[in-house]
Amino acid sequence: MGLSKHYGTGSAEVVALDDVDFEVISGEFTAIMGPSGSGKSTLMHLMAALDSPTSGSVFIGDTDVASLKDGPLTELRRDRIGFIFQAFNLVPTLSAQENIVLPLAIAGKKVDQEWFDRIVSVLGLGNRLTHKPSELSGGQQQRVACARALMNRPDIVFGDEPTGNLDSTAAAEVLSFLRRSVDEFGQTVVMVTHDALSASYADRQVFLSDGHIIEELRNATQDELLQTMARIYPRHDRLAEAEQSVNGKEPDGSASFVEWKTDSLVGVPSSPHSPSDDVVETDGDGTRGSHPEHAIFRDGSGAPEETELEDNDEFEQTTPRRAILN
Ligand SMILES: Nc1ncnc2c1ncn2[C@@H]1O[C@H](COP(=O)(O)OP(=O)(O)OP(=O)(O)O)[C@@H](O)[C@H]1O
Repeated sequence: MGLSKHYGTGSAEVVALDDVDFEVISGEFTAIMGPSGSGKSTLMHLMAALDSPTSGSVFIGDTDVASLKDGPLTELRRDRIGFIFQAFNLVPTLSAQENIVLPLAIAGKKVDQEWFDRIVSVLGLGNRLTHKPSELSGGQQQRVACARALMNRPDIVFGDEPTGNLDSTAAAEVLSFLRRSVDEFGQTVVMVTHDALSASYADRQVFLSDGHIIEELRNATQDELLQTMARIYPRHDRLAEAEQSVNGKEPDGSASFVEWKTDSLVGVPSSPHSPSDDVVETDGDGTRGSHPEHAIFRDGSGAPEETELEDNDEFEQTTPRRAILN
């Protein structure tokens, strides 16, 4: 049974998603791509149990989201799903540390100090913990949001354009962390993005158009993604070229489609070392998938370029795995 979402009725009806079957594979980093209005946010909101479908089912693990009443649904969102938003969404009056442990505090759960220390260390936040969000850079704020999303060890982390408000260096740090959380902690990440470079960090890239999944790639480089986008979204590509021409800019290879709007979310598995089975299914048939093996360089390439974050002796910032081969 496919997943559909309609907004409005009659002549005002909009079909945001049309009979989509989509399965997130546990322990993978999935990027959802598509032009503005293609249904990315709708799909993510349905998968994250933030909205309900017009038809079809959403399963998180074995749980049919539609079967849950308000209380258990709130618990599911709190305990099994992590979010990273484009606008960080930190509580301004709380310190970085208080923001990171907030989901646990709300749930009345004890902080796993070892896990907290590990995440903080990996994210290079050790000497920023007492700072309020206003005293942090955008990149640092988003790293706090990443730590907050991971503290609960949720089944899945959804990222809604998590790098949309960041410069390229801070964006690379966040994307490298998401990559590492998948490779090292076995976590599951789903990220909405319009940006080919960001999507090249993912294992799998899924393309939406007019409420349908129209293409899917695995381990695509930035160039492969840009070529695919130009092929499957020719109208948007022409618009991008026209805008570059008006602005007098040459394509620099880092471009996404310039007219695309950026928005998004992110998620993580229940155990950092033993990801659960496929965490989200939208076809409602209860099918569960495989656990792919993860290595940082499955293509056998050499080590990535690395830089260290400030105050961080552990975090590795990697370039996209395949992009560096080009
Ligand atoms: N609450 C709503 N009411 C009516 N129509 C909506 C609503 N939310 C989304 N839509 C419509 O559904 C379609 C898909 O929207 P959606 O936000 O999922 O696209 P998107 O790919 O995430 O776009 P963007 O990149 O601009 O955020 C669009 O045509 C949009 O106008």
